[in-house]
Amino acid sequence: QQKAFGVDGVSGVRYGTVADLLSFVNLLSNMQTAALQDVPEEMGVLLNKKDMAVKKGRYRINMDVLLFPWKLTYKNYGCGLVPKGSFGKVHLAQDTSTRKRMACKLISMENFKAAEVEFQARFHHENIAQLYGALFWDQSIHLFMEAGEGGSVLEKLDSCGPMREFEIIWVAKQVLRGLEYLHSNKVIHHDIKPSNIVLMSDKAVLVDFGLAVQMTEDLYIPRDLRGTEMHMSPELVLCRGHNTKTDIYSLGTTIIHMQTGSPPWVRRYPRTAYPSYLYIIHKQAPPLEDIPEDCSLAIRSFLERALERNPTLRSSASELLKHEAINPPREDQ
Ligand SMILES: Nc1nnc(-c2c[nH]c3ncc(-c4c[nH]c5ccccc45)cc23)o1
Repeated sequence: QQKAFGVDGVSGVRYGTVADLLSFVNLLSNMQTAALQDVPEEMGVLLNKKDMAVKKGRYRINMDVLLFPWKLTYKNYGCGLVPKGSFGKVHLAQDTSTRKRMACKLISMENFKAAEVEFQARFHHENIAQLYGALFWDQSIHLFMEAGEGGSVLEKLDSCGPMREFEIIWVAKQVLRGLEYLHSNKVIHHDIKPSNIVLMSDKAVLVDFGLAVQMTEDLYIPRDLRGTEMHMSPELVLCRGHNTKTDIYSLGTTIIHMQTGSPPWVRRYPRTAYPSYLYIIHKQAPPLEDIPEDCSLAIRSFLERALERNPTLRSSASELLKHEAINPPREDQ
């Protein structure tokens, strides 16, 4: 194997460009599992020279970089938390030379899709978790990324309950900026929800591009149902083709989740009685009834625009960034 990898110039870990990283992950995803058995040492391409110290072509897991469960300040998980993404566990990682703290997502080869890396490698925005590098070791892909050490919005909701309106506005604004950027590149994230929004001291970023697609036409005809049921739009559930507006609907349901601590529908249709919500989402009007009474008129109007049933009439990320709810007049003005 070593020779085979050496022939393809993939042996060891090296710094490279986005193009090098993409060819590495494509080579990897095309390799037979057999060829990836007892690989003698880590292989990979790192983009982040500044924070990741490769030594003599090595970047050894638990030597040059340590992996830990996350320790959250506001929640004592006891042995630490290892949250699950759509296709992998996410650890805190720390480079032993530079001390840089990162997120490291471990994805098994059968769950690995080169497309997930492609989106995070090719698209750069402050509200999208930056990809620092990809490495193959011990039968898993290790994706090193920008770390949201404040945890995800879901952990915050589970620990601290419903969020206050100014916090919700702050998160919604960051998510809208990330979506405006993705949608301007015709990329649909497909899984906007509280667990895929992670918090840092000064911003919130979108994570988990495992379900993302880039549209080649104005309509994306799905082969499968992508996303998380509670946050799916009616047009996505119908499976007759959808576009980037589906992410806007999911932001709407995510805001209801942040306001109440629960996703829409579940309080009126308990999970015990409803194994699936697809029919409800298809048949019922958008879940405006799940908006709490004490919701401000501005946020309510924002949600009516984001949850509009007809995707053509539904507001875009750019339009919602101009909405008064996201730009509240400062009290002292
Ligand atoms: N599915 C997925 N794909 N990429 C990521 C990801 C990139 N950077 C990150 N930073 C933090 C967290 C995170 C999630 N829950 C947490 C709870 C406590 C602490 C941190 C977290 C996740 C990520 O997640």
